[in-house]
Amino acid sequence: MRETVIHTDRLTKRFGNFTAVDHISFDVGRGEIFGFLGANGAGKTTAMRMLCGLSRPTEGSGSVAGYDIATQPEMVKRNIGYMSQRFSLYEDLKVWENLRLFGGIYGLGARQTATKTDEMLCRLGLEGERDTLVKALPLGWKQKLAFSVAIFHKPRVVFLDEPTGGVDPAARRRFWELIYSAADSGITVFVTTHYMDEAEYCDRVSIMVDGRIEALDRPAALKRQFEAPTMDEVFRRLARKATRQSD
Ligand SMILES: Nc1ncnc2c1ncn2[C@@H]1O[C@H](COP(=O)(O)OP(=O)(O)OP(=O)(O)O)[C@@H](O)[C@H]1O
Repeated sequence: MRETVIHTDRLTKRFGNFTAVDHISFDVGRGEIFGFLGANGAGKTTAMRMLCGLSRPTEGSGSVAGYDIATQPEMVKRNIGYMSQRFSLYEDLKVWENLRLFGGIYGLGARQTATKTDEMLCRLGLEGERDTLVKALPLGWKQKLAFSVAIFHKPRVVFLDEPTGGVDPAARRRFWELIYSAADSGITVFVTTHYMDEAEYCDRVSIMVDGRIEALDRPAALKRQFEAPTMDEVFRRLARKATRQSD
């Protein structure tokens, strides 16, 4: 049995008398790739914010990397990486300036940041783009760079909020090579996505409907359980039950 890195027990968030996340319980192991799916408004972002130590649970409990999300949020933040469409790289800085900035934020020294920058650009095939402004890079390259920055400090867990929005399946596939290699190195990957090809790539997938987890298993097991040929069909059958409107 692998070490548990994310644990939740009836984790709940209410805004007034509206329950955005409703008693969710699950465990994620070290090096596991865990897909966190749900229709718009299902409660994924709210749950992820609690797991990142950014929002206090109303009820229930959770731990990430061994730290309590309600009482030790600063320790949680120190042991995770985070990437989303909205927050990733500074567009008006050059590639190397972004890496220097994030190295500093993560507490790496100047020399270590310089060495890791060289290694990373080489691994991504971006050596020639060191002095390029991030805004001039193609979206797929930006996403790969943002992911590499999110794991720059070797966190125990990386949270990815729709990391590949707007790119084609081939670019998504290339992005996922980086996810696999991070997971192989022992980093736990917690990823939300609306792309069902990505759901197929996860070790396990949970599907949220109206704040609750309605299904959680390996993609192959979910397809058997719902007698559906694809994850797309599994998702549609569950999402059909949703009563909540998206924003
Ligand atoms: N601060 C808040 N105050 C009140 N309601 C909120 C707040 N944050 C989120 N909600 C509501 O909680 C529900 C869940 O929202 P959340 O953003 O977690 O969903 P999601 O699954 O991440 O959706 P999406 O895929 O669209 O990002 C929505 O109905 C949303 O309007």
